[in-house]
Amino acid sequence: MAKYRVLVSDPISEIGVAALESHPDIDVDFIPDLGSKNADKIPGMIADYDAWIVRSQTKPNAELIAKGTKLRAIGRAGVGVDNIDRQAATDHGVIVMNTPTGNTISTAEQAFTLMLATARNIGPAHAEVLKGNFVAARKAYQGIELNGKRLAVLGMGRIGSEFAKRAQAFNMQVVAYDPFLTQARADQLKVELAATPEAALTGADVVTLHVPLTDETKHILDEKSLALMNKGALVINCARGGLIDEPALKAAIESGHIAGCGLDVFEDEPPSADHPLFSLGKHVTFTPHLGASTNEAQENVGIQVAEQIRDFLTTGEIRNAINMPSLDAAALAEVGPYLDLAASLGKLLAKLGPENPDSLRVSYHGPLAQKDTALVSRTALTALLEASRPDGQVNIVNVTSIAAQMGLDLIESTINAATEYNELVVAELRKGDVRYRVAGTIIGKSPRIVEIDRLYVDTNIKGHFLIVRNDDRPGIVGALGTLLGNSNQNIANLSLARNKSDGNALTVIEVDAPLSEELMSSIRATPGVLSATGATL
Ligand SMILES: NC(=O)C1=CN([C@@H]2O[C@H](COP(=O)(O)OP(=O)(O)OC[C@H]3O[C@@H](n4cnc5c(N)ncnc54)[C@H](O)[C@@H]3O)[C@@H](O)[C@H]2O)C=CC1
Ligand SMILES: O=C(O)CCC(=O)C(=O)O
Repeated sequence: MAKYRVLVSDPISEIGVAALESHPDIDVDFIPDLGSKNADKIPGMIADYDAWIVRSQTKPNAELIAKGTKLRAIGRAGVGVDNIDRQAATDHGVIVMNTPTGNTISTAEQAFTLMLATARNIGPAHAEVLKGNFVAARKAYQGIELNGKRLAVLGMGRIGSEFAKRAQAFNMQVVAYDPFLTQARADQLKVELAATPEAALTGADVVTLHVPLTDETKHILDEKSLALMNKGALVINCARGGLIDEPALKAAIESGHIAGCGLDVFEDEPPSADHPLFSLGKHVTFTPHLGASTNEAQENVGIQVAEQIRDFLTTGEIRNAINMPSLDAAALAEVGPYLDLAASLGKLLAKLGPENPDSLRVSYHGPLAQKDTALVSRTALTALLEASRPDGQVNIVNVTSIAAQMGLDLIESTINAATEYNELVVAELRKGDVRYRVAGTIIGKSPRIVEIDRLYVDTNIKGHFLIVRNDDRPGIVGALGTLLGNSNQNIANLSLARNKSDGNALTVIEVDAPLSEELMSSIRATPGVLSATGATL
């Protein structure tokens, strides 16, 4: 049996499915109509899968995600992830990935087609021709020219920018609103930058929507905003139905203020045949959420999502994650060796640092400071929290929200000051005025712990360790060796450090097996031993 099982519950490209199936560690169940026709079966199945691939028909909600006890990733073959309960996924430690670039052009072309078709009544006129009403339809369906008209683009991301380029070729005057659109980018795209959605809509002849559906963008087009547009304007929506207050749009069309609409998406999908907008006669074009439905887009997103899920399961590479930092192959190669080191530093702090800390600061020195270290810090935090939680409860996806619930801040800092090491990771736990720090580096290819509580040591990052604070005087290391020997504990490595200011020393002994509580008690009772901790890293 393969190591990983993947459920694909919506139709995706066969080439994508094949990319998953060809991996020897992956078994795929491809059930294209599960999400649309048999969603009631998903609760009974989802616990068997490590990853889940969907389009928009399947709705991975909080209940399904909670039932997916093995689930580590949900891949969306497409852009919009509003069908996935992202918070529930994050809380359960499930990565959500999308494929942001695969359907951009197809969707921009669909939206543009809707604008042209709506302006020229293509849909209604076509239906009349089929009914034999050629002559009557010729009189009825006078169109609207786009040349020189003012187009408002709400959402100037990938699709919005592609739409704008095409509109410029039609000599439309483009004004765009997007909170992330800078003046420099607007100049580059040769569009007018609007400071607010209202400013973009005021005096517009056409609006096209290309924003994600969020609490903020829901009903971005409502009675008030539609009223800002020019009389006879057109509304195009190839993003999400919930962006438009549909009854308000209907009223605006019926009043004649808005001439019509071209919609690929609806607030409730599939809409029923008696949807109020369907009874409007002219300048209306409706398509059944076809924005990404081209051979090219489906191949792109199907292959992308399959490869992302495959690589995540088999190599840990994270691409296009929307609920945690991504780490592609190049970045993984750069920081990968530091992940194990960070895990050991986190575990060590869990043993040696203060309980219920206020913050974990992870600092990066040297060239490492210039790299994408977000996942290294998360790994240290995960290892720290794992120590006090049962297996699997905390992972790199949910760790920051769990830490926030505990009132524990994760702070990352980069430090340019030179150290004796080329690169150094310092992890410091703080509670009030109490601080405890450990540090590590990579020497050659070997990760090493090089500092415990500001004393220099040199140990492996994995193994069983005895960490002792003792008086700095002869005989103590010998006594420890005798106690270990009497318990049949073989010493693999020994590292000593002394703190000249307080006359204490630190002794770190790596042994071959975990240290029993009985042995630890004897060690703590040894004269000259100030504290002793056993740690398995
Ligand atoms: N009909 C269909 O089949 C398809 C629909 N879509 C929809 O299109 C949307 C856009 O897709 P992309 O352009 O690829 O995404 P994108 O992420 O490249 O662009 C979205 C843009 O919206 C902007 N934005 C966010 N909040 C905003 C607000 N309140 N006002 C104005 N702009 C805001 C963002 O800054 C971003 O630049 C997706 O979220 C998805 O819902 C995408 C693909 C296919
Ligand atoms: O899967 C689909 O065809 C819908 C695409 C879509 O809406 C998206 O990518 O956001």
